[in-house]
Amino acid sequence: MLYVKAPAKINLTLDVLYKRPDHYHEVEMIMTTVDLADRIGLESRADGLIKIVSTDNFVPDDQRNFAYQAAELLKNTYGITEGVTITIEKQIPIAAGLAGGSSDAAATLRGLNELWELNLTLDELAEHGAKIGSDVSFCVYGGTALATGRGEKIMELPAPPTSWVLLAKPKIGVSTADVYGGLKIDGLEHPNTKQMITAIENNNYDLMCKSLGNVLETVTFKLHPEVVMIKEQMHRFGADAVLMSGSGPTVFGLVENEARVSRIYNGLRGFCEEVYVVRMLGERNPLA
Ligand SMILES: C[C@](O)(CO)[C@H](O)COP(=O)(O)OP(=O)(O)OC[C@H]1O[C@@H](n2ccc(N)nc2=O)[C@H](O)[C@@H]1O
Ligand SMILES: Nc1ncnc2c1ncn2[C@@H]1O[C@H](COP(=O)(O)OP(=O)(O)OP(=O)(O)O)[C@@H](O)[C@H]1O
Repeated sequence: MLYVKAPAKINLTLDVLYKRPDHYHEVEMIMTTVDLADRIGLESRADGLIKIVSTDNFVPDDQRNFAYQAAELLKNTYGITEGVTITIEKQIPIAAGLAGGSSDAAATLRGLNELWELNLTLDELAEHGAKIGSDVSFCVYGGTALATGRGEKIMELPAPPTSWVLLAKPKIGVSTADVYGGLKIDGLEHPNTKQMITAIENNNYDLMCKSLGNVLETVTFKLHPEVVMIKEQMHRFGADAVLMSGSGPTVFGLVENEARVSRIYNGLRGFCEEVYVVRMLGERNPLA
């Protein structure tokens, strides 16, 4: 069995520029991976089938699974006759804004590249990833990047200033399509993406905190007021800066002072079941 890590991502910035004729939105966002990860196991099978086995009953076990789609894509493109059993040990909450499904697909692409000896580069795997979902290309590389286009054009950035990251996931799932669908672009307060890049390049923690921004908050906050409440609580308990990740509902807080992390964690656990303390990974994913 070949094991591959599939880390979650958070969006340090998420800006939408305009709606495109293909119904996607042109975005500009800075993403980074954190050390909350699913574990993907890949085992070759002689019958040519793709099978999904998961520890989580909410993970689809058929074509709807992004990891299945990744395996099918490589199998069809490169005429692979053998099959694969994909085991998904789920740690990343589902429909949370943390790109769990996208990262599973990306890890499957990286792992099958090894298992099926395809010798594809990360760039080639990322190109395949974009056919599965907008976040999959970024997840193939991991690390930190500026993503443009519909999210599939990736420009690598250095690791952000180190800090603790608290993730709090309210007990609701959010549909990314619904959130983009509800977005009113006129009058949006856009995050300063350039300033965030400067903060990262100069390892400036305070400027990174000041530059966080996500235009999708406007939509998700209206749909789910509990997300606003969690954001306020995280501020109140002492996080340096707080933002919703992706289309939500997960909220993350940046905390520089280690002594403060457990205080915020314990405070949040009082009214939110799913709270995680993680670090940004900084580094890009190994090929597999
Ligand atoms: C919110 C983010 O997670 C931020 O990283 C991404 O922008 C969404 O990435 P994703 O979940 O991989 O999205 P996809 O699976 O490609 O698309 C789901 C749906 O979201 C909407 N969508 C997605 C990406 C984009 N740039 N514009 C969109 O309008 C579309 O309605 C699309 O049908
Ligand atoms: N491997 C997978 N793990 C989890 N969900 C999956 C997977 N494959 C497909 N899905 C489907 O994808 C949907 C979105 O789940 P996912 O956890 O990827 O959302 P997300 O973290 O909000 O993604 P993003 O941040 O990329 O928008 C779920 O409703 C689920 O049915």
